[in-house]
Amino acid sequence: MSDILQRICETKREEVAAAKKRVSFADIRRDAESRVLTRDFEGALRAKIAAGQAAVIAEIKRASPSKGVIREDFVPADIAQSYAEGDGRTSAACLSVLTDRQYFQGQGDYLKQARASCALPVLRKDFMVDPYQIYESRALGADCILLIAACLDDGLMAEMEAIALGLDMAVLVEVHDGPELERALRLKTPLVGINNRDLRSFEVRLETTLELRREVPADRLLVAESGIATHGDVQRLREAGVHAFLVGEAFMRAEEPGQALAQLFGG
Ligand SMILES: O=P(O)(O)OC[C@@H](O)[C@@H](O)c1c[nH]c2ccccc12
Repeated sequence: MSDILQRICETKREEVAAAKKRVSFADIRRDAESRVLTRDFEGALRAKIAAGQAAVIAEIKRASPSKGVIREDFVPADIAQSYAEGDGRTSAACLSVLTDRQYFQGQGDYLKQARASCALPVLRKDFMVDPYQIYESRALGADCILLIAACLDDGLMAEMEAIALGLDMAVLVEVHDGPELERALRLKTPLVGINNRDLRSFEVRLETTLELRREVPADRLLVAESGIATHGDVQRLREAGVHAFLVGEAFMRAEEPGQALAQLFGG
């Protein structure tokens, strides 16, 4: 595991230990299990693809460890609405909301605010290291969770997936290389994200997706993640048969994030 990822996961384990003292495991589980319907995350992606459009998971993030603050004017509800509307023709399929405080200046409330202001399914973007967080995600209203293969061993990854699926949430499993992909393909979830960003160097290479995609079976839904910013990037990926994208920074730097989405993926 890379140094930064190791540091993030250690911080996360401390945070979870503290959270468990505020709200017990039994209580968070009861809260999660009392929630009503989730929104269909996978279905929203597939519907866009079936219509011949790009399936865009549009991210809401204020800051990142490599870039610092990305967006000053940060109102999650407004950004969510902007993504949901696009330019009227081209809009997001789903949202991704950063909830990590320490490294991304996120919080759980941002997810609640974003989800309440539109009808899109929402991914909770955070570092999952403990089953407690899966229940917590459902209690926050998440429709999908992220499992980063590099943070988890096989046993814990499968256990957390089972809890998420049991709570009617979708699971996006994230990989960055061949061995991680092989492990991810042993899970049940069809949603496989390939992160173009190397968490050791923060270097972004679209080739990561272009190379690894050949090893993703046709029954999985591949999501290209990170560093997608230009028409050329989108074109290269679409020509290679990639139809789902997770984009953050390129939209966060635009005054109107939804317009930036429509410009990057529309037409
Ligand atoms: O802002 P970008 O380069 O468009 O990337 C978005 C998303 O892929 C990135 O935020 C991300 C991918 N995997 C993560 C895991 C944790 C936190 C953040 C991420």
